[in-house]
Amino acid sequence: MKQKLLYLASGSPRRRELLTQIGVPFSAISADIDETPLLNETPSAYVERLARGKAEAGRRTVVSDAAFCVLGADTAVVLDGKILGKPVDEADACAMLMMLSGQEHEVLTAIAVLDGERCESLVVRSLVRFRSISREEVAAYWASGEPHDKAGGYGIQGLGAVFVAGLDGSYSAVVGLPLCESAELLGHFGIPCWQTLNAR
Ligand SMILES: Cc1cn([C@H]2C[C@H](O)[C@@H](COP(=O)(O)OP(=O)(O)OP(=O)(O)O)O2)c(=O)[nH]c1=O
Repeated sequence: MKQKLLYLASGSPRRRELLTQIGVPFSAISADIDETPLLNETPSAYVERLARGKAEAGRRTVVSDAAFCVLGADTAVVLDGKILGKPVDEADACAMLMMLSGQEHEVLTAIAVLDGERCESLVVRSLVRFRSISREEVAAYWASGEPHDKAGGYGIQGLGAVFVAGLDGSYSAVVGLPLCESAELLGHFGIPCWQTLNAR
């Protein structure tokens, strides 16, 4: 049987790398949506709505006669129930990182997979503990360019790792795509990662 095509609705280079890591063939498509939280929306409902919205936005751009699925994802850093998005400027990044300093925060990553008939989604919650960070370190970190496009203003997969004293949860989810859960959800849609591994 011919395998369904998979589209990753994401502009994130991290998500592309992570999906490549588990050997699933896919094409990346854009998924630009409005990321403004709704009034009284919980962080978990927010990331799940965005992941589904990205998958749906992606699907609208696909022109194909073959069967296909679309995968969308969204990651938010949450401290004391407050969503920290991507920093808009240096002051914003510094404020976020100083808030995270010496604290434990949540990283919520939602994934959504849809085909022509249904959409399935889930949220993965991880806890990340930061050591205390000085203002000088935050300034130097901003100057590295790494915080700019990342939720919470840091990347655990990059220089930001030096702030991470502990992680309880899914490393790949913090980077942007929970691989264990993504493989499972894709399997529900007839896209088995194991088949690719067996063929190696
Ligand atoms: C916390 C954390 C986030 N991030 C990144 C993952 C996401 O790319 C980004 C969160 O923003 P998102 O809005 O989830 O994703 P995005 O805008 O980068 O990509 P797209 O919507 O097109 O899929 O932060 C890291 O790379 N490392 C980390 O440690």
